[in-house]
Amino acid sequence: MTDKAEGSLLYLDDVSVSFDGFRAINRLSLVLEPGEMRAIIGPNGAGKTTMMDIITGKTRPDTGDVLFDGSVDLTRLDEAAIANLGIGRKFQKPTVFESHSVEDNIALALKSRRGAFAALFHRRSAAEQERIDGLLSTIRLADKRHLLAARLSHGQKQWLEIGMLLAQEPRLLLVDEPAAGMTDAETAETAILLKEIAKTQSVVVVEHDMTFVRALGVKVTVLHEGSVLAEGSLDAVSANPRVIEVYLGR
Ligand SMILES: Nc1ncnc2c1ncn2[C@@H]1O[C@H](COP(=O)(O)OP(=O)(O)OP(=O)(O)O)[C@@H](O)[C@H]1O
Repeated sequence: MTDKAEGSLLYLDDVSVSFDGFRAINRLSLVLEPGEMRAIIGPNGAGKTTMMDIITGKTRPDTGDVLFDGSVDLTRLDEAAIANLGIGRKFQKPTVFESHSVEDNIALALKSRRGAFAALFHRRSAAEQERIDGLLSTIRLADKRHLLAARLSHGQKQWLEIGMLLAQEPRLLLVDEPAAGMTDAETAETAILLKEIAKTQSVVVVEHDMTFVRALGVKVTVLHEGSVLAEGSLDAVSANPRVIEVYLGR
């Protein structure tokens, strides 16, 4: 372990993982500061998903350090323990409870020891209702609260799932291609939404949509063949000849 991780929220150093002899992640190092939002871009097969799998404990690295909060060794924890630490992950495909209302989806996701039945049928305290209302307004679905989740557009389902993750009060949110399949208007709104969220939570967003990444206006990490190819503002990495060659110029 290393002092360099001190003060960071997420610290990956010299991380490698191979599948059947193929190095999907190759000596990857990446540091996320508390309160930071970072965009991860890179060609297909660059290792973006595998990196998220390593952070969330789905995949164990062969070598390297993966530390949360400067000192918690994520390579020793299972997926449930990592989720409990406050690392939430949103996969590309929305997974909401389609046959429940928008509001009940949020209620189900709220931290509660009562279980699903109670979450839906017990009398909500004023504090719980206030929290639900706040989350619905954050995800732009306050006026859709009584609609069945099945009736939402694809983009709205993505927002609902983001709201369900926020209900669990994560410290770090990992978001995989949120803009995929969204309309232009939804994409623009999602960038604003994530920027709002990033005021209170750290966020890592994997995305291919450069208009969306530009709208986020955050530091960008370009992955290629399992390593960091470039890091900096979108303008800086876009002007990098290697990035143009392997990714943006194609
Ligand atoms: N469980 C696995 N077994 C074997 N190979 C794997 C496994 N997971 C990932 N890979 C390989 O590792 C490489 C990196 O894949 P990964 O899905 O992380 O890339 P990515 O950057 O997320 O790509 P995309 O943009 O297409 O989602 C790919 O060549 C992939 O085929």
